[in-house]
Amino acid sequence: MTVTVATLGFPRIGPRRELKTALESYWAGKSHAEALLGTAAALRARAWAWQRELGADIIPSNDFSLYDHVLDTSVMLGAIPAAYGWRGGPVELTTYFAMARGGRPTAHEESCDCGAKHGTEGVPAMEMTKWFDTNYHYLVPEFASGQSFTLASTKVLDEYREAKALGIETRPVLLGPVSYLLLGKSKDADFDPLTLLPNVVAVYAQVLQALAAEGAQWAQIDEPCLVLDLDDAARSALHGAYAALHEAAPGLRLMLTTYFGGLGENLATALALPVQGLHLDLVRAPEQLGAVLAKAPTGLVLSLGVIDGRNIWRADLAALLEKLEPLKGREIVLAPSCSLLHVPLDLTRETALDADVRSWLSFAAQKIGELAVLAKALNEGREAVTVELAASSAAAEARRGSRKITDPTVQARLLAAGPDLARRASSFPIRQAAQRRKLALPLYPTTTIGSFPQTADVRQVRAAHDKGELDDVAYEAFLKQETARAIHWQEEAGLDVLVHGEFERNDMVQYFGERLTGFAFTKHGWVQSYGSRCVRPPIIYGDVSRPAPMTVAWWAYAQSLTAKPVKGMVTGPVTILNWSFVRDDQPRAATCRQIALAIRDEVVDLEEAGAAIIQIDEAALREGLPLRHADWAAYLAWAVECFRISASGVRDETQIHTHMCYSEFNDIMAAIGNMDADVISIETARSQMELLDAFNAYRYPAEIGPGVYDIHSPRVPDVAEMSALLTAAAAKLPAERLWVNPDCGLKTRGWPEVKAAIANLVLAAKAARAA
Ligand SMILES: CN1c2c(nc(N)[nH]c2=O)NC[C@@H]1CNc1ccc(C(=O)N[C@@H](CCC(=O)N[C@@H](CCC(=O)N[C@@H](CCC(=O)O)C(=O)O)C(=O)O)C(=O)O)cc1
Ligand SMILES: N[C@@H](CCS)C(=O)O
Ligand SMILES: [Zn+2]
Repeated sequence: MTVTVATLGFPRIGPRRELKTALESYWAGKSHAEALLGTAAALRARAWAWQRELGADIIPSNDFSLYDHVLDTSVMLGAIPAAYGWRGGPVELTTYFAMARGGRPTAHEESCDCGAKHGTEGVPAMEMTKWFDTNYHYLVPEFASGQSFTLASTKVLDEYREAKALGIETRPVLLGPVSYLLLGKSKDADFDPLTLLPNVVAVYAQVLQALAAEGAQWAQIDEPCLVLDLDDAARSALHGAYAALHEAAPGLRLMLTTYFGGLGENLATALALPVQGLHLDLVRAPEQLGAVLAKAPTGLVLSLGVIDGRNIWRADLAALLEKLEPLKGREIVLAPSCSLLHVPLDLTRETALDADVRSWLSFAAQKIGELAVLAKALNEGREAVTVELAASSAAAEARRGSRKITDPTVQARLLAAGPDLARRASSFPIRQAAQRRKLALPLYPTTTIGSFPQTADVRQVRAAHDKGELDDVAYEAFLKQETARAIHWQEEAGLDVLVHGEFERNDMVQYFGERLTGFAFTKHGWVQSYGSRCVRPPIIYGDVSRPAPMTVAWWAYAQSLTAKPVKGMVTGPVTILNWSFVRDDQPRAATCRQIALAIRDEVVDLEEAGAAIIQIDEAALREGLPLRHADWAAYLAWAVECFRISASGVRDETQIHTHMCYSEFNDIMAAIGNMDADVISIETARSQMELLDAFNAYRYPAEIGPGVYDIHSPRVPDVAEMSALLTAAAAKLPAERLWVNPDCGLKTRGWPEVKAAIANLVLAAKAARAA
């Protein structure tokens, strides 16, 4: 039986972030929809052809999206909230982007005086949240009881036909109906989204029938919910949904795709579904293969996710073959563990990387190549790929033995570290008294979260510096000018605790990684975070240490310009870890402890330089939670310990802030309390301070800055709105423990909005003090 190679999804943004450029140009009214759609079609064509050239036999379609594939699924199902004014028929691009980004006037509308009421202007975007435990964000489907669904987009079919017209037979990808519903939310309390399943499945049935009629042999149907803790209702929903889909399109074979973990106790459910193929993530859960082989019905095609779709390490192909060769004779497909959306596109462009490190890596394109080698070895024997296998083994061997990955000093320091390293000298009440004496801040102190707008100007100057077109002196002078402006403006605005603005940072993780040993960086290794926004996650390949202070000079410069306290600003160890590609040759906790020590050194240096307040951002601590509850305690134990290591080197009177911008804290309140920060700023503006109930219920002792300005929207909240939020907060917590701040950093906003919103925020704080 021939072993084939499949991909489950390919990066969408393009080798030169062509999609980002096209989207942002269209949004700015600088180009028409045709140009955007043309770029999108060219990117799809390139991706299909490229995957084929690289050796993929089964190539996905409908994995592309102009913004987000969960949003595309909502659009396919006509699940478009009433606010967006859709009245049936094809969904316009303006409606689609209004759902994604909030309603804005189009270029035409901005300049027109026709007096017509413009559809979505001013309507907020749909909620966005993290896609499982990745740094990709999806738009949360919004449901109401009794909601109806209708086939509102032919995208799946269109893209299947588009590929076919280019001579490429694809396997269309759909997010499965049960995962789709479980990823959504309803404003109605106690609403169960699975009650909508029959209506949703009816639309899926239409889509599958249409694909079958068009000639599709297979469809890939993603049910990542199968790797979560599911209750009986969800399992029974899966049975019902797939029975109905099989009945509707019996001729179309379904590859049920699971990823980001193992099936665990959901295995029996998955194996009982009337599907013809099952994809397993054998990188995160290699142990499940034995059970699946033992229990899978004959004839079920197994798709084995053996190449890591979530990380960038080159595989040891000979070692993988040891495991795969015994499966010869069974119908198997080899695939990455999940969609390649989460890794950069192509390593060959990274010519500036250290040659050794580069030889240990594999990006999306190289991963398909690795799968092709494995398939060839299984189909034709190892001798057919001797050279490739030897190169893979040599790289694995070189990485294991490399002196670049070990630093005995770091390892010795960690071994010597006792429990005191993760403990502040005194308890919170003693620290709080010392900090109050030192800082003498007013009631309801005002501050911001750290970054100010990363304007096109700032990015272009940095790009010029990176390319060598601007020397260090000129670049530093520019950054100083921006910082000074920000400090003077904050003083005028009347903020109590200032920030330097983070103008020198390309990204809150990348900036630190670039200054730590054991990290490598790509030039083009962009990974989509949401919509047109991308990040270049650092690669942690070796032991981590901090050769020199990373932020002290910028803090000191900012503080030299004002008598008000300027917060020292660092990214926390868990966030650096969770937003990087992490070495896979030691436990993540061990790598995180090394980063924690490096950040601790920075925090101590900031204190020594005179910083009275230091913020350690842990935006990604919550999202790093394992997908299964059973694994939470172990993760939280080391994650909290690492934060505490980074924060505990300072004196009582030095105030440690932390910031977390995702609001689902209810189930990890104990861990948040154990972080033992003096002040925490959190996202709450959109949930009307509901979150504070969880802090109260847990008896959280320290100070809290519940965000009163939702920075994810360009809208400027007025004083009354922020005052109402503060009043709501003060009804839940004593005023002496409240801070007044936005939800998150202001890097994605423009200066006019920021200035107007912060002026209102200061007025709201003053009104609260007076009250
Ligand atoms: C808080 N968030 C973050 C996450 N992950 C991170 N690693 N960092 C985060 O801040 N995850 C959760 C959220 C996600 N939110 C965002 C928000 C905004 C962005 C974003 O704006 N990304 C930028 C790229 C940022 C960056 O690396 N900038 C560099 C390079 C800038 C650049 O593109 N330069 C151009 C040339 C300059 C020009 O002409 O404009 C080039 O290199 O070609 C920098 O500023 O130096 C984006 O553009 O997408 C991401 C996640
Ligand atoms: N200090 C960072 C935190 C973002 S989560 C910022 O302000 O952008
Ligand atoms: Zn934030």
